[in-house]
This record gives sequence, structure tokens and C-alpha cells, in this order.
Amino acid sequence: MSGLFITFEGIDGAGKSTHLASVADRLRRAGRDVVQTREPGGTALAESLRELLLQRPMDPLTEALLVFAARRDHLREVIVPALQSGRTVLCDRFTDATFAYQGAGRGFDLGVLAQLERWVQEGRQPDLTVWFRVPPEVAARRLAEARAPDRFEQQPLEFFQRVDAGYARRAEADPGRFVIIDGQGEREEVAARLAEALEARGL
Ligand SMILES: Nc1ncnc2c1ncn2[C@@H]1O[C@H](COP(=O)(O)OP(=O)(O)O)[C@@H](O)[C@H]1O
Ligand SMILES: Cc1cn([C@H]2C[C@H](O)[C@@H](COP(=O)(O)OP(=O)(O)O)O2)c(=O)[nH]c1=O
Repeated sequence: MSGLFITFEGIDGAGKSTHLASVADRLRRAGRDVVQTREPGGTALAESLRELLLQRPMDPLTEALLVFAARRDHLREVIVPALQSGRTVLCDRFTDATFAYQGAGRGFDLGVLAQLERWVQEGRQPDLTVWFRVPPEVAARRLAEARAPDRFEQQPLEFFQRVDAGYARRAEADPGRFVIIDGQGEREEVAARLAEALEARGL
């Protein structure tokens, strides 16, 4: 039996990480064997690449190659084996983030990203993607109160407007895979919307 692969997406400060943990608890209570992981990262090699990606300036092709190199290792070492043994994988970001950040945000060639996606994933896609959609101004206000910004979080508001538009294009291209959650408002309100959407999908 193959497990379920669920990814969480959104701009920085959208609330993904906050809600991923509660979804993991909910699915475990329902008897699922859950693996929580993230991108870039999830293996020792990919976490090393994450450090470089978040801290070192680099050109957009280098950035795209490192993101997909990290993803390849993560898929081979963690995601695919977990799915093959029937586990549920919850991943904080995946390839939609590459199309949104490197593609729409940085303006990097979408055709090259699509080729890398085919090579690295060999047809594998998430079963479900939860996109927390929050206006960039709201996300920026949350982050300003929360933590020191990394290389992506330092980008101006216009960058995150492009990233948001990039996510919207990915969702339009694959509407059956996406659940779009309005991430504005109190944490409890967002959690209730999310619970309702997951229930509607039998989760
Ligand atoms: N609904 C919400 N309202 C206000 N602040 C929130 C909400 N959800 C999350 N936060 C806070 O905003 C910050 C970013 O949330 P986080 O879950 O880390 O976002 P992401 O993983 O999408 O970058 C954290 O400090 C978190 O506590
Ligand atoms: C997965 C991925 C992440 N990123 C960026 C988006 C985020 O700003 C950053 C790290 O993601 P994230 O783990 O959400 O950051 P944090 O732990 O600070 O919430 O990496 C890309 O640019 N491309 C990608 O393919």
C-alpha cells in the first residue's frame, strides 16, 4: 500500500509550520503513521544545502540546482521509502515553492524548472497540497514580530506578491491537488478552516 504525500505551502509568515504540527497530531490520532519533514532539508545532506541556500548569495540557476539536489536526496532517502511502507508524509514546502520563489519570485526560467522537476521527481507529485494564502503585508507583519529574517524573508513586498501569483498559477494548473486555506485571522479560525477542508477530503 502506498502512503499519502501531503505538502504545505505559502509565503514566509503564512502560518504553514504552525498548522503542520496540528495536522500531524490529528492524523496520528486517526491511526496514521506520520512522518513530518521539510524542504529544503529532511536529510543530513539536504539540511547542509539548506544552510547554504538560506545564507549565501548565489545566482538563480545555482539556487534552482541546489534546491532540486536537496529534493532528490530527500525523495530517495526519506519520502519515497516512507510512502512505500504506507506512511503519511507531511512536508513543509515542496516543488510548488520552487516555481513560486525561484520561478515567479526570482524570474527564473519555468521551462528549466519543469525539466528539473521531471528529472528529480520521475513523475512523483504530492497527493494533496495545502496552500495557506495570506496577503504579503499580513505575513510581513507577523514575521517582523517573530524572528530575524533569512535571505528570502529579507525580500521586499513585491517579491512576495510575485511568489503569491506563482502559487496561484500552480494551483490553477492542478486544482484537484490543491486545498487553498485563507490564512488570515486568528490561529484558531485558520485551524477550523483547515480542519473543515481536511474532513471534506476524508482526512
Ligand atoms: N493566524 C495567525 N495569526 C497571527 N500570527 C500567526 C498566525 N499563524 C501563525 N502566526 C505567527 O506568525 C509567525 C509565522 O508563522 P509560521 O507558522 O512560522 O509561518 P510559515 O511557516 O508559513 O513561515 C509565527 O510567529 C507564528 O506564531
Ligand atoms: C523548498 C523551497 C524553499 N525556498 C525558500 C522559501 C523560504 O523562504 C525558505 C525556507 O523555507 P521555510 O522552511 O518555510 O522557512 P522558515 O523555517 O524560515 O519558515 O526557502 C525556496 O526558495 N525554494 C524552494 O524550493
